[in-house]
Parts: sequence; C-alpha cells; structure tokens
Amino acid sequence: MKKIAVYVLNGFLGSGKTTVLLKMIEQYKQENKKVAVILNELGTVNVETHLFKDQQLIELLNGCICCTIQDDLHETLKALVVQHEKETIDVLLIEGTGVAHPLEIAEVFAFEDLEAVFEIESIIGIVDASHFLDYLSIFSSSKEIRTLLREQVRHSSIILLNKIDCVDDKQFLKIRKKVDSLINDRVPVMTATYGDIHLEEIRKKRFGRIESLPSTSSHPHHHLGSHHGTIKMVKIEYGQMVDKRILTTWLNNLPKEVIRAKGLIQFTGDSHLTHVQFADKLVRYTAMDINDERKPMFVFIGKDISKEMFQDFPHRIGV
Ligand SMILES: Nc1nc2c(ncn2[C@@H]2O[C@H](COP(=O)(O)OP(=O)(O)OP(=O)(O)O)[C@@H](O)[C@H]2O)c(=O)[nH]1
Repeated sequence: MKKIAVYVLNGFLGSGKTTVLLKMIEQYKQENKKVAVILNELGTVNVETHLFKDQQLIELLNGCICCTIQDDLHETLKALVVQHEKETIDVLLIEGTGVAHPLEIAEVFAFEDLEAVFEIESIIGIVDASHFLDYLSIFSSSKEIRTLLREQVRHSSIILLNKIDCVDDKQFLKIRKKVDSLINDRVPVMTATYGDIHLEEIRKKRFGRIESLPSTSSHPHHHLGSHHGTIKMVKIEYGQMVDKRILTTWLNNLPKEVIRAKGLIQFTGDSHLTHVQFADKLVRYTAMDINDERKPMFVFIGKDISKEMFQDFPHRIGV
C-alpha cells in the first residue's frame, strides 16, 4: 500500500499557515490527488471552516495536538488509516495551532501502527517576515513566546518566509540572517507572499523520512511542558450588528497581550457576514457568502488573556 505523504504546517499565530494550506490544497486538487486535512485550533471553535468548501476537513479543537490532545491526533490518524484502506489518500496536510511545537506533532507518527502508513515529507515552518524580529525582541514578547518562535524555526525541515510583500530588502536580509542562525544549512529557506509556493519546489526540498528531520533524534519523546501554557483563547458570541468603523478602532486598540483575533461579524446594513482577521497588528475584512448562516463570533488569542478583558466587547462596538 502506498504511504500517505504528510506535510506539517507550523508557524506562529497569524504567520500564514491557513493561507499556505489553501494554496497547497488547490494545487493538489489540480493534480487530482486525494487530500485529507487536519486542522487544529486552541479553542472550541474554528472560525474559518468556510474557507474549506468541498474539502475533507478534520477539526481537532480545544487543545494542541502537540501536547494536550496528542491522543486525539493519534486516534484521528488511526481512522485515516482505515479510510486509506478503502480509498487511497495521497496527502495529509496538518495545520498546527500557532503555538504548536512541530516535533511533538511529528513524534505521534513514530508509533508503529502509523509509521507503516504515513511518511512525513516535511515540516514546513512558516515565518511571518513582517513580525518575526519584532516578536523575538525582548521589548515586545515574553520569554515563553521568544523560545517558542525559535523552537518552531529550529525544528522545521523547510522554512517558508511568508509576507515578503511587507518587508524591504534591508529588513529581509536581517530576518534571513536571524533565521539562518537558528537552522542548519541542510534546511532550505523559501520565500512567499500570501503563501504562493509551488508544490514542485516543496517536493524537491523535502527531507523524506522522519528520522532525518533536523534534531528529531535528539528529542526522543521529550515534552517541552509549558512551552505555550499561558497562551489562551477566548471566544465571544455576538448577536448584534456592528459598526465597521468602531470595530476597526476597537481592534486597533486591543491590549498588546492580544496577538491574534479572528471572527465572523455582521456589519450594519449588510445581509452577509464578514470574516474579520486581526494578525500582525493589522485588521483585514473579507465579505462572506450570503448563504453562510453561522452565528457571529469572535476569538482572541494571546498571552494570559481572560474573558473578563473582553466583557465590554458588545457594548463598545454594538450600534
Ligand atoms: N500582507 C500579507 N498578508 C498575508 C500574507 N499571508 C497571509 N496574510 C494574511 O495574514 C492573516 C493571517 O493569515 P493566516 O493564513 O490566517 O495565518 P495563520 O498562521 O493560519 O493564523 P492562525 O489562525 O493564528 O494560526 C490573514 O489575514 C492573511 O490574509 C502575506 O504574504 N502578505
């Protein structure tokens, strides 16, 4: 039986994992490949299911598959093995949470029952070129986040510097130098804007067997414990229409502990929902299909955040 090729997409919050994932799915579809996707979210909800129309999507929610719900990943993979026996799955794409440790995802594949069926082709470490250096600065981030960022880069087998459109040549060289200092020279570094990578390039640069992934052998079943213990997700459900200008101002003034936010919102006067993204300190809106009838909601991800911090959310932006 042909093995299922596995790609783990890893990278910090908002770095562009979903963007890259969608580009990869699109290309595999053009090649008529059967793709399975596992998407992991820290919280109880995935705001972005509408982006995966006509795609088998397995959502693992409410924890990190690299630690707290690693068993769920194992069970999901076992179910995929059963599915693979009936209809061949060519590729499995796994998107970790923005705070996942890549090796702890990869180590699940070392179980004997899975090793025979899956082959990790690459751990793609997606780096947000627009904010990587900022996040690594002691003035902007906690030690915990800085350590996690370095670990995510160190344990990737391909680095993808995304959001290249947001940096000039000088900044790019600085980021490249920093990334190079964290990886060994066997690890290829690619660049992308909105995840515009070509599968052919990714395939050429793959590492192949899990044993040869950087540092895997020096990390045998060793958990990093609290590497993202204080990163929390808070969900807010919101029934009213929202004024766009007020929401934008509110998001732009969120406390710095909030690293990422995403949501579905109905703006005043609209009959459709809008997908709201707050990443790398920028707010982006995308109008959604009028037939999407999900309830408006918002999730916030950040260090030591709590629901109380957002208690006045509806009063502030409701009209
Ligand atoms: N300017 C710019 N924006 C980008 C690029 N790639 C992604 N984005 C935007 O950055 C935001 C975050 O991208 P996602 O793909 O959702 O990031 P993610 O890593 O999946 O985020 P998490 O859900 O936090 O894990 C979205 O609004 C994207 O449209 C890029 O190359 N350039």
